[in-house]
Amino acid sequence: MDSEKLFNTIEDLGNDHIGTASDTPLRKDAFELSDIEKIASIKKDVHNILHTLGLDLTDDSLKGTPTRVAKMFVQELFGGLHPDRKPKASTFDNKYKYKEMLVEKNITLYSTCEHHLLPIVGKAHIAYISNGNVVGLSKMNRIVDYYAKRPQVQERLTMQVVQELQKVLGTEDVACVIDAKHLCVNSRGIRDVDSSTVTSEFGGAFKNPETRRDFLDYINLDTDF
Ligand SMILES: Nc1nc2c(ncn2[C@@H]2O[C@H](COP(=O)(O)OP(=O)(O)OP(=O)(O)O)[C@@H](O)[C@H]2O)c(=O)[nH]1
Ligand SMILES: [Zn+2]
Repeated sequence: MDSEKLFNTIEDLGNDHIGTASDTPLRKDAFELSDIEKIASIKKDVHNILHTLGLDLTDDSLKGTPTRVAKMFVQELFGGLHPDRKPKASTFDNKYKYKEMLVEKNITLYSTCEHHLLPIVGKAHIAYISNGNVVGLSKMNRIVDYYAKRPQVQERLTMQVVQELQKVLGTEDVACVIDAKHLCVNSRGIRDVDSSTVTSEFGGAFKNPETRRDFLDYINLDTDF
């Protein structure tokens, strides 16, 4: 790793927890190229990989692949590296005076393992207890999706989701559990098709065993994907 070139996330990209293990490691010049410039550059790289593997890039089926992959990386799979794509999670008053935990479960998750660039597929489950602010339900799904669209390790993704919601909601009382399959484990290497990885982050009130138990009971974790 070229450590001189690596810096922690700029503030707007991730959250306010600069310099913690939950930051996506980015170079300081990460945003100097436009998306169009990134696509043009990655297109050449993908072309080179396929060419090196011996493929004929003039073949009808392959000729569009470098552009297709480059666009997919910049705009889709790794779109969450760009702070402009961070969802606007506006809050509103908890006028219902609902005081119990709210659980958004079975949030579909597609991410990419940063060690092998292979898919991570799973479910995220989020809970929070309002201290006066409420966030629209779909914003939780969108926050998961935003951080998932980066090269990731599951531990970091779990922490980033919790930290972002803590910031948006103005409370520590947020928890997230992620249960996901890593294709780098399932389809290559050890090739264990059945295993999945569970990670959790319990903030504030969720450090209390009873509150945590309630959350886990609600989501009734059962890997069936
Ligand atoms: N902690 C953590 N590890 C991960 C995650 N995704 C993949 N890994 C692991 O990262 C490791 C990568 O390290 P290496 O041992 O260098 O990779 P490898 O030689 O391809 O290892 P094998 O997968 O065992 O063949 C592997 O063991 C992966 O299973 C993740 O989200 N979190
Ligand atoms: Zn991997």
